Amino acid sequence: MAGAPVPTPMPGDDKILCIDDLREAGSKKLPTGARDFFNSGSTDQITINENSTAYAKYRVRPRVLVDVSKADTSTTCFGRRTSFPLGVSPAGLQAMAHPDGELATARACARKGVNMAISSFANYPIKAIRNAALSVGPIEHAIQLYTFKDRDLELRIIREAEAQGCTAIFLTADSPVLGVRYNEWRNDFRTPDGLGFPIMGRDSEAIRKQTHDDSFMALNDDAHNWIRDIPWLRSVTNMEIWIKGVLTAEDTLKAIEMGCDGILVSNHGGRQLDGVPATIDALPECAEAANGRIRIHVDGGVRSGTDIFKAMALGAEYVWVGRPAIWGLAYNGEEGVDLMLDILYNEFKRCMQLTGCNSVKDITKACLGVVRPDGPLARL
Ligand SMILES: Cc1cc2nc3c(=O)[nH]c(=O)nc-3n(C[C@H](O)[C@H](O)[C@H](O)COP(=O)(O)O)c2cc1C
Ligand SMILES: O=C(O)C(=O)c1ccccc1
Repeated sequence: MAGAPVPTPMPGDDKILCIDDLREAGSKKLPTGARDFFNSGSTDQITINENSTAYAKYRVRPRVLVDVSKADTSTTCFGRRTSFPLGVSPAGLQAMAHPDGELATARACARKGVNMAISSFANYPIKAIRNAALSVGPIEHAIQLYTFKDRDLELRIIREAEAQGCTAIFLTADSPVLGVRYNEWRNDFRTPDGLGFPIMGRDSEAIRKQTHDDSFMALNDDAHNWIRDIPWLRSVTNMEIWIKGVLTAEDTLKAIEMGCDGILVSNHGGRQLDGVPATIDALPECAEAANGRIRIHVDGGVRSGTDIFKAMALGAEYVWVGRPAIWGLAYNGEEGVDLMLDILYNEFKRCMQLTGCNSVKDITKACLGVVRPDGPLARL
């Protein structure tokens, strides 16, 4: 991404200057069932809310009078240089936000030079998503997998992802069953007519007809485990293997022991078990346990460039966002996702410059402090 694009207001609409504006404008365009499905967390909404608010306890410690005229926001993810340390997390059903769904997200990510993960429950095939992105620019894709009962289905998805040039697997490990989602029950949420799940192949139509909960339970295997699943994945593919949904030092060590390539510290955007910690609060213990032996990414509640900066200072190499892309799609399709990425890029770059960081390597623990009641800022 050249220069720092200042987000421009879209014609005929309110000014969209930050992710909160985008959330509001995008959400307004959605019917209740879709809006609640996208925006809600599970049970009491504690974790989803804390994912964002937990960032506020950290303060940035800026270094002044540093020449930041050539600050470089770029970094590497899955072996490719990206414009800044941000990717779009796997989220299913993007065509419910905008008819172009994952195709629009893919084009926007490629245009803005960031990576993307494809949900197993995408509404477009892997090939179409890859091609849409590659028609715009270079990009790396991760394919997200659940632990399906049907190993042949899992393998078919893996083979297709390989054939289309995906680089990594995100194995979603936080979902042996679905979280308790009152919104879906209250609204009797169903996949809208006309939307399919082509990556899921012959299961697509059955999924569409059932509730989210029923189809998830029918497909997913709650007996999955480290010992059986990771060696199996390793034996069938050369793609990188990342565990999505790690929140503890113990599981970080397990991922290292099993030879995984990385972990994505995630609580599924607060949609699985409510009451688990905010990801920014789980990240330090994972980073400490890893001690540089495994790569660490994070998602959940990231809503500003300064949030990305804080996550990196606390030990993440790369940061992912889920709902901000959905809100961009709902607001204005591909252009809405472009706008979301522009906002976060611009804020992140300015945060680096205003703290005296010239490269992402300069973003360290020393850049943050934490506010304690009635005390001075505490160093980390
Ligand atoms: C509507 C929606 C659908 C999602 N679908 C999936 C999915 O299919 N697979 C998965 O691993 N995570 C899924 N997630 C979780 C995201 O990958 C990601 O962890 C989460 O959205 C990050 O939090 P954020 O939305 O606050 O950025 C979904 C999240 C949302 C909001
Ligand atoms: O709702 C989710 O969080 C999720 O993971 C999902 C799974 C299947 C289809 C759509 C979303």
